Amino acid sequence: MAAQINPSILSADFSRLAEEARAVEGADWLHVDVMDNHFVPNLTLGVPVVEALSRATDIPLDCHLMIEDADRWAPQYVEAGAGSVTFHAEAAAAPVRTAREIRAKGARASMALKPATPIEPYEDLLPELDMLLIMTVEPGFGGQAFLDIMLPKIRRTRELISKHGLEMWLQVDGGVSASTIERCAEAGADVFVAGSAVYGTDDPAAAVRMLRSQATEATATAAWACNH
Ligand SMILES: O=C(CO)[C@H](O)[C@H](O)COP(=O)(O)O
Repeated sequence: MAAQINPSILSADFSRLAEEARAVEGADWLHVDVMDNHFVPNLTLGVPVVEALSRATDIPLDCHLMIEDADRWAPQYVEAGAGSVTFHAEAAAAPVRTAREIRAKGARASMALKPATPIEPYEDLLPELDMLLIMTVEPGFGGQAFLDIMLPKIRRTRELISKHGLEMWLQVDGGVSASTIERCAEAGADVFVAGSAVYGTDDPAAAVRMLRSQATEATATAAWACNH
């Protein structure tokens, strides 16, 4: 499968969100950063904006909830039109129940880990998930530098996915650009969130195509993909 590129609207012009969604035609998913100013020190958007975005674009919505009380809110984002809902392990009291509710409502269930949260305690939960998101910056803001100290965690997570024979996706988010995407792909990521590397360019759709081709090429020679 070709690498998937999910532009993050955190780096888009919020006064023209519908147009900005259309500007990345060809993207696999539109990554929607929901922040509540409690789980992270930033405030973005909520359910009504996700409902409006789902009417404005045919690109499926990949909602990343950087909010407290994720168990309560996650199902509401499926109802709002998200095709994939990611909650944070650090914000979910009942991650298995929440993942099952997301799936039961018809969306892909995903869980995110902040940089200091290890994957190992969550190994037994992986079959409950369609995607695992490894944050490669501290969540809260776009435009931060990629944390390459996360590469070993990406590798270990890919090994766990292979060990359990799972088809789940492995997403990375934060500082993903032309100069970091290949390292992420080689380590085992197959879904890439990119904010400034897409919306910070004159041609966001071309940036998506370029990043996808770089990541797909790096994956083709990666040991994890060759042994798959
Ligand atoms: O979740 C996020 C921040 O918490 C954003 O999706 C992420 O930072 C994207 O921006 P960039 O690609 O510019 O780093």
